[in-house]
Amino acid sequence: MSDENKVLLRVSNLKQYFPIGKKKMGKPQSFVKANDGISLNIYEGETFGLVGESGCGKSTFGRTLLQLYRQTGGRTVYYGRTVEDFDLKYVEEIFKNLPDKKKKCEELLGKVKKLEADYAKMPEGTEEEKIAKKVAGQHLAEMESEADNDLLDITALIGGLYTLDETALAEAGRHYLAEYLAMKEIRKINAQADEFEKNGKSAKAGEVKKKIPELQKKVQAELAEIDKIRDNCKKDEDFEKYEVQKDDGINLANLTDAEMRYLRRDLQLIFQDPYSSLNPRMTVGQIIGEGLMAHNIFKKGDPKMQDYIMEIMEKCGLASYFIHRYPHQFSGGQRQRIGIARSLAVHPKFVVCDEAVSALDVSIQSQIINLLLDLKEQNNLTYLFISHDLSVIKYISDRIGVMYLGNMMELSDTEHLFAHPYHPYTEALLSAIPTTDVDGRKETIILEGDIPSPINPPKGCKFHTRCRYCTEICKNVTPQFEEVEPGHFVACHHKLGVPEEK
Ligand SMILES: Nc1ncnc2c1ncn2[C@@H]1O[C@H](COP(=O)(O)OP(=O)(O)OP(=O)(O)O)[C@@H](O)[C@H]1O
Repeated sequence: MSDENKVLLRVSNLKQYFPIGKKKMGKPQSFVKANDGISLNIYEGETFGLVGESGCGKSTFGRTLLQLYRQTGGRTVYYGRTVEDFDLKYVEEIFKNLPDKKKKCEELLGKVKKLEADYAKMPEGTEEEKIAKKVAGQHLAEMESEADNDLLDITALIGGLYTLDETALAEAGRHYLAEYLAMKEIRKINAQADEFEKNGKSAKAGEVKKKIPELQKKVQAELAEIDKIRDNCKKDEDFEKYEVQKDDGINLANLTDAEMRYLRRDLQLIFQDPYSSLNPRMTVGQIIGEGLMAHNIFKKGDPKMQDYIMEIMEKCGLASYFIHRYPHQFSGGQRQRIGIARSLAVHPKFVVCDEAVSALDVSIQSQIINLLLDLKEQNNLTYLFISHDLSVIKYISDRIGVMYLGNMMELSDTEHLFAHPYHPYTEALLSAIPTTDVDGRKETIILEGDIPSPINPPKGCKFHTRCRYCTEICKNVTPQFEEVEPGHFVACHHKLGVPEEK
């Protein structure tokens, strides 16, 4: 996937820490670090495969992206809609408190700068000093990334205006807020008018819409003021640096539960176990209809809903006359089709398929995979496909991410990952795929020991306790997730087949 492809989700430094154990002085004692700083882009129209052993954090990542678990840290920016399409509380908050927000951000960045200076002075003569410096560098990078996240939330909205002084920034904030509130009013009126139209009250709809032109004028006037301010501060040498960060994506991590519920229509999940996720007391029609009503696609009792449900069922390979049957009357494969129909009925843009075929027989697996691929083509979908089964992942994915103990170890397009794995963990996973090719058979690499606990993960590279290439640096320093070839990322000190720096 090249950069020309449109990014649908930009994930930076995503963390999901689950608190466990008794609280001490009001703070949880320890955390399961299920996702520990994951950064990646998911491009529109691709199938991104996520693979790794059980417990490495794949499901957590899928659910956190969808904010079914609210993320502990980092940003998840969604580009399927824009900040202008919605009333978003976090956007309003930033506009209301621009000078304050900038001040906090600058304080944090100041601390990072100071640490940077200390870091630069650290000696690195001996082997121990080198390692100590690398560890300090990591702490610094961590803080930098936190500070950048806060900064990006602001500059994504106001770009180069970030360079303004306190008074001017407060002034700009007032214009932004006024524009935002006028837009909010317009969206409210449009929603009311739609409701009237739906109920056949066109005259009433026309009546409420009369207020819109006045509000649009207000929006234009406020935007003109903002443009004037922007023109004035273009001379600032840092203007461009922040202006390029302007971005209309929505940071899902900042949304309220209600806002997220609204966006849920775009961002769906297909579960691992189709049986437990289907309510046994509801018919297929009711199961699919529930989501349609929850997202206001149909009103209860709308006669058109049944036709629509039957159409979706047929598309998902279920005879439409099954509409009144209950989940227990279906086979495993058919139940998975119901789960798929339920998710796709609301026209999502992005679907997380979490072990969607793992519970099925191999012959049924391929039918369901092919159904998912057909539906993706027809509906312009993007998938995050989670599986511990590399042969399934290889078949379905355009790109693959390999996870280990909460971190991304390697990421590349599918062909390249299989042709040239750089990470010893990927190498071991690939070597364990069953093959019928007797002559070309490679040695299976047995990973010694169990996966360490994510509560107390190993220092340095998390894989070092099971890695056959492990050296001293691996035990102390977390390797950076680096791009070794265009689009091929890996986090390892001893990348396979790459000559090492001395
Ligand atoms: N709600 C939770 N509270 C506490 N710990 C959790 C929670 N959910 C997951 N975990 C822990 O987080 C880690 C990652 O779990 P996750 O289910 O994401 O892994 P996985 O790779 O999807 O594994 P599997 O394939 O077995 O589902 C595990 O150690 C798990 O025990």
